[in-house]
Amino acid sequence: MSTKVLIVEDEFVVANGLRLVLKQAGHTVCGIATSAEEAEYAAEKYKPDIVLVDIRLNGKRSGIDLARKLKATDVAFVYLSANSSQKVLEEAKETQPYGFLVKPFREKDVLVALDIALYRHQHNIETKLRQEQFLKNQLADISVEVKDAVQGVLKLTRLLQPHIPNDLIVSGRRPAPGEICTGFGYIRTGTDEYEPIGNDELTKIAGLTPNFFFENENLSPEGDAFIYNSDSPHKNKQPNELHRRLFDHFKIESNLIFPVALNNGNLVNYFFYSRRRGAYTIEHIALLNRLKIHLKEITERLFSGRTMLHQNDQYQPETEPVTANSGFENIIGTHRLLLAALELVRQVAPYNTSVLILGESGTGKERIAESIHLLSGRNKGPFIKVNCATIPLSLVESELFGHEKGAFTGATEKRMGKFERADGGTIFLDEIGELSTDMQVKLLRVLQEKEIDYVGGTVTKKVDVRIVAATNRNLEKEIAAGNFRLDLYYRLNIFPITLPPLRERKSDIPALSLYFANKFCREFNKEFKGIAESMLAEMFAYNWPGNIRELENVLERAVILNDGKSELTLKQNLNDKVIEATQLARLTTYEDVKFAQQEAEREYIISILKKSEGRIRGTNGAAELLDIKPTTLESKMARLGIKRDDYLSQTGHL
Ligand SMILES: Nc1ncnc2c1ncn2[C@@H]1O[C@H](COP(=O)(O)OP(=O)(O)OP(=O)(O)O)[C@@H](O)[C@H]1O
Repeated sequence: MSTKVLIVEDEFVVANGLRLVLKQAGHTVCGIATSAEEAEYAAEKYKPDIVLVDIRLNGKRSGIDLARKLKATDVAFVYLSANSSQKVLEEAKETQPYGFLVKPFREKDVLVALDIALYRHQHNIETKLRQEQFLKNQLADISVEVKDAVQGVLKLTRLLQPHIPNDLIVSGRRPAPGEICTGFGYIRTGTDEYEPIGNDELTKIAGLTPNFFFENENLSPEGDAFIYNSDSPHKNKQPNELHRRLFDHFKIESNLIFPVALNNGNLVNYFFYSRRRGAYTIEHIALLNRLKIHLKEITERLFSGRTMLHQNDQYQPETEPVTANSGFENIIGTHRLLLAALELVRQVAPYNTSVLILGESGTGKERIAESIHLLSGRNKGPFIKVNCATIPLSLVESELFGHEKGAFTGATEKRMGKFERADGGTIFLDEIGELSTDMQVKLLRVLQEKEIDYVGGTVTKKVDVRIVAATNRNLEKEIAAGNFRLDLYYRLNIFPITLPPLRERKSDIPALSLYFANKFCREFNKEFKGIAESMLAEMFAYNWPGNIRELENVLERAVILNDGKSELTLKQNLNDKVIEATQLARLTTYEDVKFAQQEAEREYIISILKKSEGRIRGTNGAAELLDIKPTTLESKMARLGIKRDDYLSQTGHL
């Protein structure tokens, strides 16, 4: 399909090179702009399908400024960059581009990036439409079922959170002259946890006198929706006194105000506050405008007539706890990058859409996959995990799809594959980047046809399985290198969720450390006396290449080597984690021995896997040699972090 491309690049040679590559591939270059201003004009005039934007541009405005504009009008863009600094790249990433092309470009990379960007953009639009419809249906449900404003605003808050992220939401009816202003809302205290905050608390927090609301009629602005960002103060509209104080108290950086006019002439304002700079954009206002009919219906019910909140209304705890069963119970952390990923999980979970979880090793991809399953309508069905890196290549097909008796040597009986086991539930394909290209073709067929073929069989079986895949590889690079199929990538990458590495969410280190410390103290039956400041400080300074799994291991060691009478301290140098022989010699308690055993067990299993040439199942497979069930061996391997690479390099021919 020919695509209309706008190139925004001030170096003529680069721009012309791109133009030739694109033309040869059958695309139409609708213009070459050399500044942000020219690009805006050309985008408006030619309506390109995609814009290739150089990050550094001639003129006052950079490519990133232009990208923000393109994003607000839903135009797909890919960055072109040379040697940009980390800071610039971080800033560029915030605009959520559909791709990055680093100069000098290879022709193949340009075309693959373009293809992927267009596909993602199209899917984004479809997903957004579906989500919006879903949201409208849920809002309609609230307006029918909700009985009082306190409960109603909580439901509304939860529903809107994925779409208009906020740390504090306040709703308030604009008072008539001389009337009191009633405001109340919810402050977010966890992933899906909120605490109510009423008029009294709001005044107390803001350090205001109770009469403040009487004396200041103009607390709730009248008129249009309005965005305030701390880094781009609006010249005409400054936040009023109450807002300024709330900003200070809650460390708020952005605020969005959305008014809803009621039939009786009253005006109710919804105030969204975020601790993130520039959290709100005109896209949020556009969404609220599209939802306005539904919001008005709910607001009519909540803020007029009998359900209206009065000055003396007290917050009555809900009969259902405020912390709902969120599906994220075992996910620790409140960093905004993690919360953003969890919001995506919540959005996609109800659909059958395939999800691709991206992130470095140990960032929690498996946990996220479990949450998707738990939050979906399939949660009564099975959740089957497959680690594509630990299954010997020769057995991948039968592991996934099953085999008939006698299909190959060692197939002594018919065996069901993981896909069939996952029927009615979810299959989690971890390390999908490790699948051979042959297997990728077979997986594609399951995705497209929803049916499987047993190895050695003739009958095709229908399966109803949702696929969640994960990888720590850069699949786009793998595609360009010919290792991963573009069509499979398209199918899997319908809804990508990227998990941040621990070094980018260090504020979660204390909470995670406490969680693991408590867990291991319980497990080893030791008393928990806290974590030493020095240990926390070192953990903050460290880069965490192994992410949360590595943090978990560090805490396990600290607990094992702790006497149960003092604070946990680091028992290793984080930059050199190999335990010295002298340290091992000091392991004298039962737990110390257990720890040493674990290390030994890992080594032993790896040696057996080498002996079985990587085979887990069947005659002379590692499970048989160890005299344990293959599934037990697989879970041991996962627990001990044994990957195919650990025994592959030695056996050579696997
Ligand atoms: N947010 C979290 N809160 C608590 N524990 C977590 C969190 N994220 C991950 N963990 C724990 O960290 C360890 C690693 O997580 P997980 O196995 O899900 O990572 P992964 O990204 O799938 O790793 P790999 O790429 O190596 O398969 C697990 O023990 C998991 O329970």
